[in-house]
Amino acid sequence: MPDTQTLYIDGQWQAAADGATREIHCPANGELVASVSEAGRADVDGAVAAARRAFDSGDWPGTPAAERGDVLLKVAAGLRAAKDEFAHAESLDTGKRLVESEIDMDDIANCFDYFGKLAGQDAGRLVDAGSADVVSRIVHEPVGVCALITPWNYPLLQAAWKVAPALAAGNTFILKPSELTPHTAVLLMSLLENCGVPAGVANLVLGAGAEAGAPMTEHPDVDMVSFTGGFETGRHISSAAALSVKNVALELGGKNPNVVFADADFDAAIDNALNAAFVHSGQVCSAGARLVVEKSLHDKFVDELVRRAKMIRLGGPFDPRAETGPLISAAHREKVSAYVQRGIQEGAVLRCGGEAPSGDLENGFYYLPTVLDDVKQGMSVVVDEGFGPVVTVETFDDEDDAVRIANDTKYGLAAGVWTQDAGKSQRVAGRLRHGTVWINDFHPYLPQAEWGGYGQSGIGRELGPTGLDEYQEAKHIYHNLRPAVTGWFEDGGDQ
Ligand SMILES: NC(=O)c1ccc[n+]([C@@H]2O[C@H](COP(=O)([O-])OP(=O)(O)OC[C@H]3O[C@@H](n4cnc5c(N)ncnc54)[C@H](O)[C@@H]3O)[C@@H](O)[C@H]2O)c1
Ligand SMILES: C[N+](C)(C)CC=O
Repeated sequence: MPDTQTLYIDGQWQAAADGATREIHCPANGELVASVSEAGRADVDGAVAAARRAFDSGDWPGTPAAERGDVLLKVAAGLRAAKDEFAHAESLDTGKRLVESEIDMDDIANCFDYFGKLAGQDAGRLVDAGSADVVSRIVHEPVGVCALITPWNYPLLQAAWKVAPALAAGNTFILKPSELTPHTAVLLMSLLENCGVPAGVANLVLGAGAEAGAPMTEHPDVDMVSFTGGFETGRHISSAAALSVKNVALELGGKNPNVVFADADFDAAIDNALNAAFVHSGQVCSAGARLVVEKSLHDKFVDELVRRAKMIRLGGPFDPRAETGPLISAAHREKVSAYVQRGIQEGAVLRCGGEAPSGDLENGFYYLPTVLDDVKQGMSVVVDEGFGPVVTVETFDDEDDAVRIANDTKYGLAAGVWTQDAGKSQRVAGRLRHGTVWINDFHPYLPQAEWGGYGQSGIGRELGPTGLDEYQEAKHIYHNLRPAVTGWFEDGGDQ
């Protein structure tokens, strides 16, 4: 496949209608990775038309669900077989350490397996209509043409969480990955084609949000938009999709509290607080970017956190000594830097980091792991998502105080609770207004467990049975076995 024929529309690899391309550079060193096609409205129109035709023909939606599931199982096997190629491509685009991309590929294959097995298990539901003369049942049907729009931080994983259930449920789709990280989406389309997904069912457009994303969200022939990305973009997409009353699923940002009680296992809590905040340089929606620590433990815990944060080795995706990598772009590093500076101006105490590293990493977009201590609720670094290697530190007095602080956010994506008191951990978990709560852990997610946010972290859930429901309509079929005259209206004969 030539580099620039990277749009996949109606089963054909093609260049953008106007010939536009974009260069992809590795964030770790700025080197050119490749040049790919950059779609515009005409390409989106073509992709939506193909997806519409494929859906309306009824072939894919009418394929027995278990057969669609078998295709997904083949995709999972194909991903495992080509794991090295996929992981390498993901690391070049994102700058993420190879080992992290490899873990992502395992998670992605597991996601296809999960939805492959779930497809075909649903026989609908019989409803008791209260009469022996009526058969009343609920059947689930695909929503139709889905626009799937995804971010750059976990490019293929976030796409898989949409593509796998959309296909399992019998939809057709147009995927638009982030313009910064297109490669694994191209590889996935090729794999879908090889695994027997028919032409027009899976379509790929690459390109920027305004030029390639927005036309999808406004298009009258799109039935559903599933979006993962930032809050502001989500709000914009939600209003655009509302004009034609599309189904909308939103997976947005987070500002996630990691609550550490004084009776926590100290070593495990420290290690996981580092992991929560600094893995993938904090470019994780569920990053534990708000450390909320019991007052009596603060000094010991934060001193150790800072000592360990200073030791984190930064490096490129293929540097075996690197423990975390660069930020996605120069522009994003500028944003993170301004965020930290604003926090300091508002009174946060900089304990470490707060700048780019000097020396041999200067061609990449690195930023040092940063700890901002003594922050207060209401400061911008506590309220807003930073999406960089930055953790803020707040303290609490008791259980009620911990819950109050942890819930004091417009978001509600994820939270961690560290304590050796099982009762306390369950009480606190029950009171936290967040879509995922980890007790004595941070970050794991499972394909069989729902993922999503409370509050402004989004609408709907991915993964788990609800992750399939998002891509289905529920239809009620009511069958009267003994048709009869109702008598509501008089039969006036010839009058
Ligand atoms: N909740 C989750 O599960 C989850 C997972 C990963 C990332 N995120 C969030 O994603 C954000 C980071 O990703 P990002 O910077 O790529 O987000 P972003 O909102 O800038 O972009 C996401 C996608 O939307 C597209 N887009 C931009 N403007 C658009 C428009 N007007 N219409 C249609 N599409 C448009 C982009 O091209 C990209 O494909 C963070 O806020 C992070 O928390 C959330
Ligand atoms: C959903 N997750 C944790 C895989 C990626 C968030 O950015």
